[in-house]
Amino acid sequence: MIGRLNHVAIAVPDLAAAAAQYENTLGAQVNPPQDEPDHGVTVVFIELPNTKIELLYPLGENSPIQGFLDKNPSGGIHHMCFEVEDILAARDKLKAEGARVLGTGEPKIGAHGKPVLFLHPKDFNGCLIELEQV
Ligand SMILES: CC[C@H](C(=O)O)C(=O)SCCNC(=O)CCNC(=O)[C@H](O)C(C)(C)COP(=O)(O)OP(=O)(O)OC[C@H]1O[C@@H](n2cnc3c(N)ncnc32)[C@H](O)[C@@H]1OP(=O)(O)O
Ligand SMILES: [Co+2]
Repeated sequence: MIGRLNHVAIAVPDLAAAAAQYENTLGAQVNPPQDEPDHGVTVVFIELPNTKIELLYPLGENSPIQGFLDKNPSGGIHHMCFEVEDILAARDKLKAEGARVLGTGEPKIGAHGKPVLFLHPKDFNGCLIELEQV
């Protein structure tokens, strides 16, 4: 069911500093920040040859990553995103097997303009998983 690793997301306390570090210190191709108000984050995507890094910074009062940053003030790996061909079929299979799908259970449009869903970290060995339909 899950396919390619689309991105690994890192929540950061300083988005500009983290982006500059990937661009200047690590020599990566860094895209400009994009606000995602529907998700409560500002993101910066870093293109790698085999996947992407998604830098995350809270946007607005109710960001879902604020709690994570409060607990991890230096930042940390926040989630992994896997690609799926049919996000509704994936969701229904996962729910049937007892996994918790976060939010309303209906996909939202993510940063790449594709439907995304999130699975509770406690059901996947402490790893927050995002699914993106490609
Ligand atoms: C523009 C979209 C973009 C894209 O790629 O397209 C994105 O990726 S948007 C990314 C931001 N959106 C989300 O993360 C949505 C899904 N996340 C959530 O709903 C919450 O973050 C949630 C429910 C995972 C955690 O919320 P919160 O931290 O407020 O709840 P708790 O403090 O009760 O945490 C419960 C429990 O889980 C542990 N936790 C929290 N976040 C993570 C994490 N990222 N990875 C692993 N574990 C996590 C937290 O420590 C608590 O554990 P406990 O042992 O009970 O302390
Ligand atoms: Co993501």
